[in-house]
Amino acid sequence: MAAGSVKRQQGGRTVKKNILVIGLGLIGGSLAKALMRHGDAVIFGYDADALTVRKAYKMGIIHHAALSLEEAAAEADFIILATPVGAAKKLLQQSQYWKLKDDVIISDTGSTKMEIMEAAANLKYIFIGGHPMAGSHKSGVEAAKEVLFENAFYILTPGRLAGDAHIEKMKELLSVTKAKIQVLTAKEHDHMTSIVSHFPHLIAASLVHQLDREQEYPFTKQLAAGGFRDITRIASSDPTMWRDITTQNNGMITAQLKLWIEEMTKLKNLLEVNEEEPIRQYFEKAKSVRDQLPIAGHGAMYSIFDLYVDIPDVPGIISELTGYLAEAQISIVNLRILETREDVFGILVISFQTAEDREKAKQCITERTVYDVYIS
Ligand SMILES: NC(=O)C1=CN([C@@H]2O[C@H](COP(=O)(O)OP(=O)(O)OC[C@H]3O[C@@H](n4cnc5c(N)ncnc54)[C@H](O)[C@@H]3O)[C@@H](O)[C@H]2O)C=CC1
Ligand SMILES: O=C(O)C(=O)Cc1ccc(O)cc1
Repeated sequence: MAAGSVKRQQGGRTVKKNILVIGLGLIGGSLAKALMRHGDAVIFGYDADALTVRKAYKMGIIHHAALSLEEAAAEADFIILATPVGAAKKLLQQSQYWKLKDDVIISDTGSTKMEIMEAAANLKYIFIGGHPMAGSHKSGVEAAKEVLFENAFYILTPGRLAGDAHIEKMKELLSVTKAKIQVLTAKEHDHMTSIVSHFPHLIAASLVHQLDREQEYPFTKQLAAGGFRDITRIASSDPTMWRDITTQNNGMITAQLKLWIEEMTKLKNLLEVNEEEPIRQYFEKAKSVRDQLPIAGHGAMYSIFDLYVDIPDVPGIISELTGYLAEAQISIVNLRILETREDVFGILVISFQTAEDREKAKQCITERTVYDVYIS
């Protein structure tokens, strides 16, 4: 499985592009898997963790395991850094000393863009920052999914040397992900993601800390169901990844924290006065803004398509349903049970990457079971 030589164009034959993915976790692995669909790409994978590279090769996510980073980089037409953003910055600094093809395009998948673009600013190569706006709280190559980026936004932040033709090349490469490509400046990106992704992560983590502080009734944790679990799911994400995001986009996130403190002060005043109508209006406004957000698949940042199934509380029910879906070759992104009282039916929420998969699953479950199936 050593890095092999790659076919190049000879007398009008198809050019195979060498793509080097550095960091083969959830995002790098998913990207490599999707890029495998690209008929003209040969995927090389590298990871600081040798076991991860071996797994990626065995899983068929990459064509070749790059044993030497610099050698694989020297042969690459595209290099994609999919490591945590702290490591990506260091790799960009190191890459100044690598001998690369003159027309190589370097990109990344990091959740932050301003510091990454700064680290790439002095490179003599084309750099186009990237951020696929889809993922999960899981990490590692085992969680990689070919369809992870379908219908999600994929932000590109072109560097100083990147012209329209380079951006088009990058878009062409990424077209296999079926993501919606959007070009932004790094500042626009970091501002927007601080609001809809980075700061919400801190809120989720802080809610979990608040629960952990509860001493009086230890049973409280057992009651942490439905809403609490939904709102704090992302607190289960990789701490190193979020450390790096928080330190790199620190200014924007701190600005959001200040606004949050203002919002909480407003809320505190509202609660101290404790009048019914202003409190109702506070929830009314939030509901109206939330209900008008673009729906998944039509402009939302993360496209997850949920299907609800009313199931009885009997052993084996979940494996029965997932078995039907597996037989029909429908991929599931996530499964959870909306916790209800033990004596009533539960609601199984099955998440899919695409609306088509959800529709197929709805038909499959309706045909094969007597359970009620509905969307939202
Ligand atoms: N997890 C998510 O939902 C999303 C993450 N991102 C961004 O994508 C990047 C990767 O995230 P994940 O795939 O979730 O992380 P991950 O933890 O699943 O994978 C990261 C991989 O990078 C490897 N790595 C770390 N340092 C390295 C180095 N110096 N050289 C080579 N390999 C190295 C690790 O061994 C690991 O296999 C991060 O920058 C993150 O901010 C972007 C969108 C969504
Ligand atoms: O799991 C979720 O809902 C996420 O928010 C995943 C995620 C994490 C980091 C990103 O930069 C983009 C998406």
